[in-house]
Amino acid sequence: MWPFTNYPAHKAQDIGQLSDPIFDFIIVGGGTAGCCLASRLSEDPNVSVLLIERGPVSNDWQAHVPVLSANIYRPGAPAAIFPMSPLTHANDRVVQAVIGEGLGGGSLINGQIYTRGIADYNKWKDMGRTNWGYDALEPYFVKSENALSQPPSSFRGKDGLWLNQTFPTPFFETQRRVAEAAKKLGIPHISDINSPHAPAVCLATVDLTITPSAHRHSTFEAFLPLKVAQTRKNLTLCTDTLVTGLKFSADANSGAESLKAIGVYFEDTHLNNLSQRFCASASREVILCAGAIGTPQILMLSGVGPKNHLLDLKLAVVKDLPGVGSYLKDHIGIPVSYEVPMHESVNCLKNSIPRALVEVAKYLLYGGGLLSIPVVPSTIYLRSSLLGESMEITETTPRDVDARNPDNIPDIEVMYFAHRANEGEHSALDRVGVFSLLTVVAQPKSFGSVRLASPDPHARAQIDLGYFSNPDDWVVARKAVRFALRLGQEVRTQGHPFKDLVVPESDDNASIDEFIRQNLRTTYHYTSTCRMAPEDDPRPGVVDDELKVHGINGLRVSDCSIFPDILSAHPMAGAVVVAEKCADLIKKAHGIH
Ligand SMILES: Cc1cc2nc3c(=O)[nH]c(=O)nc-3n(C[C@H](O)[C@H](O)[C@H](O)COP(=O)(O)OP(=O)(O)OC[C@H]3O[C@@H](n4cnc5c(N)ncnc54)[C@H](O)[C@@H]3O)c2cc1C
Repeated sequence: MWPFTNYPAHKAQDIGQLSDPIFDFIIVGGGTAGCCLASRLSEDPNVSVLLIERGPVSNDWQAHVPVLSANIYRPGAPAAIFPMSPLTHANDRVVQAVIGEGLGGGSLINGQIYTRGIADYNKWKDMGRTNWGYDALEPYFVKSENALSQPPSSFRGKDGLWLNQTFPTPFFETQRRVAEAAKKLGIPHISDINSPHAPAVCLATVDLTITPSAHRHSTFEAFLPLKVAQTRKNLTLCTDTLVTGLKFSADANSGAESLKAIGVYFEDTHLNNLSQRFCASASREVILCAGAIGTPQILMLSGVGPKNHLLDLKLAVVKDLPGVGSYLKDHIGIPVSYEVPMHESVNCLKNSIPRALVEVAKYLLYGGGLLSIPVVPSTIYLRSSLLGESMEITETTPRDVDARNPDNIPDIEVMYFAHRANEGEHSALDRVGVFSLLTVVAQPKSFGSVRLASPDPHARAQIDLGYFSNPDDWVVARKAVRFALRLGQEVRTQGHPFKDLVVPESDDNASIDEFIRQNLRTTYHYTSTCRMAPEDDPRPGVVDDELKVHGINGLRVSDCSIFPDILSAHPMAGAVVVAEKCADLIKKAHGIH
């Protein structure tokens, strides 16, 4: 499909001006999960599917080059970047939300890390979510992927549409040194981080959604390639189109029993003109795949959400669902950075024109070199309770590291990569060689919320990440930072140049806490804002175990918002598995093949 092809996507007016725009299914949000779901539902030519996406078809040459497409600040990047609420437990700092907007959603701009999480789903099962344990989901992981680097096995797919591969040979000597240091601290190296048989504490070069020719493989390219878009007459794709609300068959006074979603209202994303607001009908179901920020926003705009919040905004309450937008989770990221020689850092691309030209040539000639490298090639997972005083892993038994056991879910991740890891478009750190260890609180107890800033559907939602609203997270965060510092110390002990750049002033708790407050950042892993849980759960749920919205017929949610709790893993693979499973649930319910 690349480059310069005419991808057949319609605009809002094309659909809105049809005499009777009616489809069997309407999918709202063509992101990571939405592209997969649209592809699966439209496999049956007798089923008509409309997919509406707020962003564009983003298909320029940079969108395909791993290191460039992950630059969310490049001109034309399909990304929305906007400020979130001040973090009350972190000096009222304002950090920016980043969301992928375009066909492919987050998978267009993300770090391409494909991690499943194993015990996380067993935790969901223990929470009472029937058929959502790892064993029930494994077939969907296998179905969706083609794991190019992994040997054939019952748990890795070889025939799926979505490609991933791993890059086991380090691009930089520093990577190799950090891996050595981790081994010294008791972290075993493994070859497949997505194996259910791998230990829960480990270091691995991660699988990345990259093709053999070193192109990003977003879910847009995997599930809705040009051929599918051109040949499936039953699939209508509509981009640059904002869904502004849901249409129900009964109004707020008709009683919840008869409430059914029967369509969506939409308009051109770039207009805000009521006379250009259209409606399309769904004869079977509407499925929300607008992500952990977009999905609760659409529900609340439609009168489905916490009653008092809706009334404050003078919105008619269609269904009081207090869980909508209420339990936002995100991994808390805390970067630690070191100065390394320039040639050991991706920053050499920005600081040396000859080197940049050489790397462009390598990429064009054989798909290699720095442009082909993943943002994060390797990662470490561990559990804070296994760290001793000296920040080394204490002796473990096989039971302690059984990856299937929910008691063993890692609560710390340390990603390492050859550039800075703190936020922002420009930084003095870009002018020197930088290597970073991005420490992550992988099982935060803190949660925040997504609320409407205004009843205007074009306005960005108000996002409160709620970091450290649960003080237990400080204990894990401190250990994560101390572990990273110990790694750094170990690398220096090996005689490798590794100069402190972004590190705490000293090792006491007060210094580390202040360092965390000043440097913490989002990892963009927003989940759990429309949790799959009963309506009367202590943390009230929004959808049932078949992803149907409580109390509303004909409406499901299928994206990261339904996660009952955040995974310790990166969420993109989980989003696709939710979509794969949702497609099966829908096909079964409607007798579709
Ligand atoms: C910079 C960045 C790096 C990341 N790195 C990784 C990584 O390496 N590995 C990983 O696993 N995860 C990563 N993530 C997270 C991951 O990409 C997301 O968790 C995942 O893509 C979310 O999938 P989703 O389907 O739930 O939502 P999305 O992919 O966000 O899709 C939602 C879609 O809905 C559309 N939408 C929203 N509102 C509306 C509306 N009103 N009308 C119409 N359309 C609408 C949006 O435009 C979007 O395309 C990263 C995210 C970012 C932003």
